[in-house]
Amino acid sequence: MTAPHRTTIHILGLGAMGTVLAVDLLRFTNALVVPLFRSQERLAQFQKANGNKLSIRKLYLEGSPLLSYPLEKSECPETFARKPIDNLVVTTKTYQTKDALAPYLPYINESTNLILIQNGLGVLELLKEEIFTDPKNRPHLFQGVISHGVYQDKGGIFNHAGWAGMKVARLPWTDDEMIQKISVVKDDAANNSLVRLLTEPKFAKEFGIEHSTYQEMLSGQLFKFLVNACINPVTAILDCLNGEIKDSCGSVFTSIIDECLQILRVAYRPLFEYHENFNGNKEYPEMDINGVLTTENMVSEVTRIGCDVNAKNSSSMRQDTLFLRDIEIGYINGYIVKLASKLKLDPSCCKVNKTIEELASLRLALNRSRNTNGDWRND
Ligand SMILES: NC(=O)C1=CN([C@@H]2O[C@H](COP(=O)(O)OP(=O)(O)OC[C@H]3O[C@@H](n4cnc5c(N)ncnc54)[C@H](OP(=O)(O)O)[C@@H]3O)[C@@H](O)[C@H]2O)C=CC1
Ligand SMILES: CC(C)(CO)C(=O)C(=O)O
Repeated sequence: MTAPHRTTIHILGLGAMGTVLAVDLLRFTNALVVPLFRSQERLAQFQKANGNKLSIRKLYLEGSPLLSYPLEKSECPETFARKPIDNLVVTTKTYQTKDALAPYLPYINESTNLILIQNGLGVLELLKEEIFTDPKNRPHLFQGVISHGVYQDKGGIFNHAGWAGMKVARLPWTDDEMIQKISVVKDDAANNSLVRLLTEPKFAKEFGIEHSTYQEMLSGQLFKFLVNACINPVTAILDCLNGEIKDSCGSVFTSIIDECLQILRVAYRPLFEYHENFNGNKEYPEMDINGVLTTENMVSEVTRIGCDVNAKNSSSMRQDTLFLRDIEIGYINGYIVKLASKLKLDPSCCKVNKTIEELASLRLALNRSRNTNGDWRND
């Protein structure tokens, strides 16, 4: 009798998102989950601090239990088995993607499934233009748009503060594959090992997986982008938890969202014109982009998801400014500024996002300066 097939899934970026995903894969599937650390030193630190266990506190469950699961294997570039990678999850910060992938590029080929689980936009362009430049040797690419909220506390524990699911879709390598038929989803659900793992019923239910066409995921990605363009920099700049600004954020969120939508409508035109071209065609899903991605609806949705569902969360950008790490602003509000320039739009059309980008960078610079020079307010 042959042993049942076991899917191996490597996780590059065992931070908040890598941990929340890995713990549920360990809880609800039989996959071999292998984190990839940046160095032997980081791997040893992890093993010393955690005894090879992966833990997360589920704040949204009764009694906030700390769930711990053993890892069978962890690797880093020095220990890596030098065999092709079947399934790779990238859960580093967006700006860390290129460096993190570099040691593993020889093991990523046209059979590898690579899923980006990151906020923001712009990494797809980076992969196309700077990393997988040879069209004949490109992995199958997927995106996970994740709305779970997780933060690491001062004791190093990851806290899963908000449960909100993850949308998954195959990413197109070229612009003419932007609108996918429903058959692409069915084919991946039946034949692609990564999609089959992520859509295993128990895991999919517990983690909140929705597998869809690219255009449906993109609509969710733009939705999530607007959540991040408001919540992340504003909570970082003000240094607050998400829920604290619930009753006073409407005006600034309106300015950010309105400006983002005007630019996204130009950059993602086929998506915003989907209704006229594809609705009613049975080979494609029905979508109501222009009913969802409006300023009014999005201000209300961003406030609901950011400040209600994730009320107790400290956004990932605020966490980065507190721990003095670089911030993802260039892939969020800064992406809007870059798009405006790429599309040769009048620079004044992105001035709100440019100012937000500058203020968030200033917050990080201030925290770094206080860490070095002391806090002048205490003098
Ligand atoms: N936290 C949240 O609530 C949410 C976050 N997101 C998004 O998910 C993505 C990941 O965020 P998050 O999990 O919070 O980030 P974290 O900073 O918690 O995790 C990033 C991880 O990547 C690791 N890493 C960085 N560089 C390398 C490298 N060269 N090789 C191996 N590992 C590396 C870091 O390890 P090291 O410690 O060694 O630097 C760290 O463990 C971001 O795009 C974020 O915006 C999306 C939804 C919610
Ligand atoms: C869901 C949200 C808005 C939670 O804070 C997030 O995506 C983040 O912190 O990056």
